[in-house]
Amino acid sequence: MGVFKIEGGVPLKGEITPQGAKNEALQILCAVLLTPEKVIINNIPDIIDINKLITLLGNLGVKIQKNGPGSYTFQADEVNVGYLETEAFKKEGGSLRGSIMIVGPLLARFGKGYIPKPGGDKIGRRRLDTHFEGFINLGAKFRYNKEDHFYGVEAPEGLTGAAMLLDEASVTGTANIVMSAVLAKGTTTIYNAACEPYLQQLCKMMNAMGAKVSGIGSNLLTIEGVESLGGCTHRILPDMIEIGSWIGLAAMTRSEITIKDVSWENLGLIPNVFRKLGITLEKRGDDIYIPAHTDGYEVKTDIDGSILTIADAPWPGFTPDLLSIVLVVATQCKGDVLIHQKMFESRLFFVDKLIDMGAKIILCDPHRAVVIGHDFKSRLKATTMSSPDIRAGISLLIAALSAKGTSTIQNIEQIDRGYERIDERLRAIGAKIVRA
Ligand SMILES: CC(=O)N[C@H]1[C@@H](OP(=O)(O)OP(=O)(O)OC[C@H]2O[C@@H](n3ccc(=O)[nH]c3=O)[C@H](O)[C@@H]2O)O[C@H](CO)[C@@H](O)[C@@H]1O
Ligand SMILES: C=C(OP(=O)(O)O)C(=O)O
Repeated sequence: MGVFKIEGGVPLKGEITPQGAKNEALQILCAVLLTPEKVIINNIPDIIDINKLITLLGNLGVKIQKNGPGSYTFQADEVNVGYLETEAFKKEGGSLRGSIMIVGPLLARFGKGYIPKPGGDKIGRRRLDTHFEGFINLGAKFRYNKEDHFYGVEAPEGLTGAAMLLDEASVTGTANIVMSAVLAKGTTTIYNAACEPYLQQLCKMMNAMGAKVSGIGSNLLTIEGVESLGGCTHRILPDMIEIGSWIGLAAMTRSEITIKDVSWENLGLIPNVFRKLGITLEKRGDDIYIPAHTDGYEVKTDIDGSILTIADAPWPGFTPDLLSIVLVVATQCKGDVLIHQKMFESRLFFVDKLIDMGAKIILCDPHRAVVIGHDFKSRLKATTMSSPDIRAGISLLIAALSAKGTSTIQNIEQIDRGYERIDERLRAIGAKIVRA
């Protein structure tokens, strides 16, 4: 397993361009299974999770052509559905979270979809009930093999549109159900649908392929089923979680950084949450300019003076994927912040490492942590740590870049899962980081 060695405390300077969004790319790549025609996708990030999904599509018989950096053409005209029942698939399909979203398109187009229990971060309970209840509502038969955790849905006669109210606004669950409903007979309505930009992009892409999805961006999607879909060209948005990570990095290392082409209109509450922490962000065209915070950053309390709380919520609420980053940034703010991670049970335990580095954090329970900011009066100390999940990993990396001395981060595969050539890109703005 690889490690990063980081010499912290060096201010960075320059421009950084965000990669394409991991979580959007996972949905979009699964959608290529909906048509036998060619689909061109641009701005695909070169990261472990995405490359694994592309390999899986290839093993399913999808023809794949690389057109250039981040650009691929896919053609699913000779899909080998039999691959789903092989031992190789049981291993491969379970190695990432996003693979669950091949089920909806396969079910819609070929009448069956199988998947082993998917991987992804171990950040608490990650149920799949919403996905399968959705398929059952559309007329699919469900089976689950408890011994090898293998899920299956079948609908040899095809799917029929239905009205449904999701038990929770699951991101991948909504994507999976919409991808199956676009080829169902009749109309489907999905209420309590997730509506992240990832999903908005997926629905726009499917409409470009000939689907009829309306209500995009809201929590009520209406889908009129069509007979078949055609090809299209789609461009993936910049990764809003990576953008948030760069904002956090700039503030903690007191660096002057410009984040290029961020697609401001798709960032939702993200800029505001960082502003509440006292971070200055300037909108320059479609870039974010962050000046060097040489005098630190001071948190804004609520109107009545109570402690600032930053909590996650389904979109358009604040994404849970940025809370670990907000938490690390809060360790150097002037003031106190309560971080409330409502969705996941095991995403805050990494604070132990920050406490070892000298941060003042009280973990109240698995969901809540109070952070008492140092206002740069005391710097974090370098240490050796292991990355437990993708976002804790980048948060520890940010902490190491701001700390005094040389830190080591182990298990960096977790970071590489979602951040493209992170060491190279950091070195380009002056960071002292090596991969060993
Ligand atoms: C590949 C991918 O796209 N992964 C993202 C996706 O995962 P994923 O689609 O797996 O996550 P879900 O949206 O299904 O749910 C995430 C967690 O939040 C809980 N939950 C969800 C909705 C809700 O209204 N209330 C609630 O408590 C669920 O029970 C679960 O524990 O969405 C998560 C939530 O934004 C992100 O952290 C993941 O990065
Ligand atoms: C939790 C995440 O990813 P996954 O759902 O793939 O585990 C994430 O991107 O923060």
